[in-house]
Amino acid sequence: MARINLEHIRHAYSAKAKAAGDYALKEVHHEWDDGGAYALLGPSGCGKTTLLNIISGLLHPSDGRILFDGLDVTELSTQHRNIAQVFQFPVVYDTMTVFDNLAFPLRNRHVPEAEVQRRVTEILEMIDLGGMAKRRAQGLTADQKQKISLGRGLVRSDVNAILFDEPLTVIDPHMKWQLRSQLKMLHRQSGFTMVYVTHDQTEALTFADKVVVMHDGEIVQIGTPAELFERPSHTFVGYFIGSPGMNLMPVAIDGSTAKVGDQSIALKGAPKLNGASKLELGIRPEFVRMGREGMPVTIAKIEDIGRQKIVRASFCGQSLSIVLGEDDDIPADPKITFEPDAIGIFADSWRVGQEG
Ligand SMILES: Nc1ncnc2c1ncn2[C@@H]1O[C@H](COP(=O)(O)OP(=O)(O)OP(=O)(O)O)[C@@H](O)[C@H]1O
Repeated sequence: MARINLEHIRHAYSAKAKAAGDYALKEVHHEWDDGGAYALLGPSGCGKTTLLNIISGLLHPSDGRILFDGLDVTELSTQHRNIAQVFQFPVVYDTMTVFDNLAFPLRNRHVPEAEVQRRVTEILEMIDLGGMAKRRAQGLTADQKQKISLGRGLVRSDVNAILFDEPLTVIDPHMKWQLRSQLKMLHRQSGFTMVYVTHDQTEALTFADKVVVMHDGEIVQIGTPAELFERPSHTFVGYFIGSPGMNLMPVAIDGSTAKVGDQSIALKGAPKLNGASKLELGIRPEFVRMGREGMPVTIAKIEDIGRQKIVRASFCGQSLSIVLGEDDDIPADPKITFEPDAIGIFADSWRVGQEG
């Protein structure tokens, strides 16, 4: 297991890159804890695989260094970085038994056979394939084969990190939740440093202690699921995390008052705007209160999603989503207020502080 330091890493696929926009990965400078479970989350093309490949050594960054436990591994090949990788599609030796598939990386490293038996048996139990140890991998379902790949990733006890690249893509939807929680448990039991790439927020939020949200080649926030929900640092995090995402609306700021259309909303303090050209107010649908007092809204649609209702409304000409409990009352002349602590002000897409 290792602590991972990404020191001023940047990557461009073209040697001629100059401007920030030429870089598939803009500057990344972070320390990831030994034993942490990190998810790289973001939409297609945001740079997740580029960053993962730099960590694994499949890609040499255009700039910067990568350190495992303080040791510079930038010039080392994947093999010499001592990491395990699980890819999107299962990599399984069909002619070998399930047991031998898992034993392969250990035997390859001349681990004593007694230790191989102990370790493989333990992992097979963890991934629920104990009963299939002697079966040949050929003919197994895609789910079972991917479990073998996961098991092979987890079987070595000496790896610096385990890297997962969208490992649940081929897994049947009903099995996904089961494997997701199993992986989380495996992380707790093993204490490995794990980096998990996904574009699925449920996968990221279930698996990770820390979610690394990427947008347009940049890490926009690293935080716990609660931090991303409660205090998104960037409008992209507000919009991407949560369902529905954060409401964002153009705002004018006058001291510690926010003005949306003809409505004035008191803030906790005066935001520091730093000469930004674009100002937005963000409020999550869960923190919009509805009642008979407050600012007027026009309701367009009410969606019943079981224990909650999503109200789609119009507020000062902006569309606004509101999440209510299934039994919450919707008055004939509905008014709204925003939970003061949950209001975020974003200047050129980044959250700014509100001085109290
Ligand atoms: N080998 C390559 N040559 C040139 N450009 C590339 C190459 N690989 C990726 N890119 C570009 O770099 C950017 C980041 O791609 P990357 O694959 O890292 O994103 P991603 O978030 O992993 O997306 P996905 O989920 O689709 O894999 C994209 O604009 C992509 O087109």
